[in-house]
Amino acid sequence: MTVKPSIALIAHDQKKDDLADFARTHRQAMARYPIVATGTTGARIAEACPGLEITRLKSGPLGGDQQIGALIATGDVGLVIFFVDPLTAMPHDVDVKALMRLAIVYDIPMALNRATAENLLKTLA
Ligand SMILES: O=C(CO)COP(=O)(O)O
Repeated sequence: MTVKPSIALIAHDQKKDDLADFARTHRQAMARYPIVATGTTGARIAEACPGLEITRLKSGPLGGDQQIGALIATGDVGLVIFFVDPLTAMPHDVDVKALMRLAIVYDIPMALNRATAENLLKTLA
C-alpha cells in the first residue's frame, strides 16, 4: 500500500501529446502525489516532466489498464486521468472498459478528457 492514493495517468496514442502538455502545466500539483502510469504514457510524461517520479506499469494493450484497475481495487489509486481517443478502435477495448467499470465500482474520480481533468485537479489543490 502506498501512503496516499496515487494519481493514475493514461492516454491513448492520439491523446498522449495532450496529456504530456497537461502534466507539464500541472506538474507542481501532481508532484505532491505518487504517480502511476501505463507504460508508454509514463515514458511520455517522464520526458515532458523531467524529475517527476512516475511508476510505470505495463503498456495498456499488454495489461497496463488491468494493472491500474487492480490498484483501484486495492485502494491505491485515488484519481484516474485517462485521455481517451474516441475515434480509434482499440484491440484492448475490453480492458479499458474493465478499468472504467472498477473506477465506477469503487467510486474513484475519473477524468476522461482534459476539461474534466482540469476541474478534478483543482479539487486536489
Ligand atoms: O493503451 C492505453 C490505455 O488503454 C495506454 O497504454 P500506453 O500508455 O502503454 O500507450
